[in-house]
This record gives sequence, structure tokens and C-alpha cells, in this order.
Amino acid sequence: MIAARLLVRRAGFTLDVDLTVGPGEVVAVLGPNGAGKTTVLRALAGLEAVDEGRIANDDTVWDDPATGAWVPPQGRGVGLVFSEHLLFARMSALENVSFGLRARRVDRRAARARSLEWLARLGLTELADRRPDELSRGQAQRVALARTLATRPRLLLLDEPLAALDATVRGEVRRHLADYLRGEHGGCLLVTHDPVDATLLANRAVVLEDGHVTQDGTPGELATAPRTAWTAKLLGVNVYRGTSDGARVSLDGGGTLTAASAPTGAVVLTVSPASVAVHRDRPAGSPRNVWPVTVTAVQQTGHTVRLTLEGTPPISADLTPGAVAELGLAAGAHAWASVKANEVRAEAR
Ligand SMILES: Nc1ncnc2c1ncn2[C@@H]1O[C@H](COP(=O)(O)OP(=O)(O)OP(=O)(O)O)[C@@H](O)[C@H]1O
Repeated sequence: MIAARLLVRRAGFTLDVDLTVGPGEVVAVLGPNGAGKTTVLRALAGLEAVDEGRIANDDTVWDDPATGAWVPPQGRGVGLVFSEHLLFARMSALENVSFGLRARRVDRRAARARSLEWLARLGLTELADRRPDELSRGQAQRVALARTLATRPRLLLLDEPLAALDATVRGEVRRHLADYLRGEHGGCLLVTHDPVDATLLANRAVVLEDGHVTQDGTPGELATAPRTAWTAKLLGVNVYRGTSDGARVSLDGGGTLTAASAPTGAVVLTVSPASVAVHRDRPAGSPRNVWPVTVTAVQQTGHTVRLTLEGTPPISADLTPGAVAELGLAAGAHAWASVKANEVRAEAR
């Protein structure tokens, strides 16, 4: 268990965060630009010392300025992947991955075998002999991930690991990452701007705003009961897993949604709450997705009202306070939700 109290002071910015990461726990760290997310990762990795506070892994203190305790980065068993991968320019993809293992005293043959296995898991077998300058950004990012995951770090720190990948590869790499994280007993901290990553990969999400934690809960809790306007906007996005025949998607949790275009097979769908229309009577006309719902919660955040709607599927909708009053939408009200097919975004997962 990693337990940290991090206080870092910079001109015009103070990070003041309490954080725990349990064994096998995947914690998403979300927040606006400049909120301090990367600083949290750097402090945990030992790339930066805290000004006050304490970082401990079980009984081992990594950083405590009050006592002078300090464990350098290489002693922490931490694996770090930044959005800007740092590969060794003169080494092939295979050598880059092996390097991480060799540095941990894995013998040459075992390191090579394990590296090839990880390159294969990330779809890079054909590129094993290429140098970083012969790889696309996305491919290089996958090599950087393979290099770190192959070492099975005690604490995995990922800073926007999928940001450089295009939509098709992102789903695939996310799936490999999810498989890895499910089997892992170490903890993981994942900085992301993508609510899909948070929903599909993390058990818990922490929202950082201006150096402070403004909310801590499951991605589902953050989506249905956001405490700040930023969280409402980012995590309020409705996320569904399902199986697609190219347009119609059968959702894992029940119900179907039609997207204007969707890859076939396993997909993840997102629907912005702002694109959900709510009606008292079944709407005429032809929005592709119309289904009955019951209002279970009404919460005002900033200038919008977030409605939590129970139905198949459940969905969150953002309306203006005026619309909510006009439609008489209080908790318990029966209504209809509708979403246009071109407002349903689909990507492979
Ligand atoms: N090396 C540095 N020296 C001084 N200030 C810095 C340094 N690095 C970051 N900062 C400042 O510290 C604050 C937190 O930065 P940090 O990079 O942790 O934010 P972030 O949440 O990761 O942002 P982003 O989403 O843009 O990556 C910002 O105000 C930033 O300008």
C-alpha cells in the first residue's frame, strides 16, 4: 500500500494532496491543465522531493523531509510511462524493452524472451528490430509501455499513456493494459484526460484541481454525483460497453443504442449528457434512440442541471434549470430520453 501526503510549493502553485494506492488498485488522476497531476507522479517516482509530507510504501519510507528519509527513484520499484516516451535512440525496440529488464538483473536470455512476449502482446513483433526514429509516435509509445510493463513494477505510474495513439490502436492498447492491470498485484496511478480510460481501466478516480483533491470516488460516483463543474463536464460523459454489428450496439448492461457509425465487435460508446434530450411524452419524429426512463436524481452544478435517469440503459442528461422546471422533472418523474445516432460515439475496445 502506497500512502502519501504530498506538499510541493512552487511560485504561484501549491500541491497539497493525500493519496493512497492499494495493492492491485488502479487510481485514475484527472484534472485540468496545470492542476498538479504530473507533479504527483514525479514526487511518487522520486524525481522530485516533497517540501513537506511523507511517502511510504507499506513500512518503507520513500520520502520524509522531517526525518531526512529518502529512497532514490531506482530503489522504489516504480515504473513510469510519460506521454512523451523516452526511448534510447540507438537501440532497437527489442533492445529498449530488454534494457528495462537487464537493469533489474534479469539474465540476457530471459530478458530477450520476456521482451519478445511483451512486444507481441502490444502488436509490435514485426517492429522488434526497428530503431525509435523508424517508428511512429504511437508505435514508440507502445514500445515504451512494453518496456515498463515487462518489469512488473510495484507501482506503475502512467502519464497519459494512450494520448499519442490514434483511435483504432488506442482501443487495442487499452485492452492490453486492462488485461495487465487485472492480473497485477502492484498499484497503478493513471493520469488521463479521457473519461473512457478512467471508466475502463480504473477502480477509483481522484480529481485534482489547482493542487487539491476536489473529489475521490469510483468513476461511476464521480459521473453521477460530480462535486465541481469540471468533474461534471469531463466525467459526466455516459460510457457504455457493448457489442456492435456496425451500427446497432447491444449494451453489456442491457438495452441497445444506435450509432451513426461504429466498428463491429466489442466497442465502447460515449454519449455526452448535453446531447441527451428529455421529454414528458414519447417524442414523435425519428431520433434513432428513444426509451422510457425514470428520474432518480436532480443535481444543479454551475448553470446546468444533471439528471440521473434510470432505464435500459441508464443515462445522465444535462438540461437548463428552465427546461427542468418546465418539464416538471423531479425525482420519481417518468419521462423519455432520446439521443441522435450521430451523438453516439463508438470506438473499438
Ligand atoms: N519545473 C517546474 N518549475 C516550476 N513550475 C512548474 C514546473 N513544472 C510544473 N510547474 C507548475 O506546477 C503546476 C502543476 O504542474 P503539473 O505539470 O503537475 O500539472 P498537470 O496537472 O500535470 O498539467 P497538464 O494536464 O497540463 O499536464 C503548474 O502550475 C505548472 O506550471
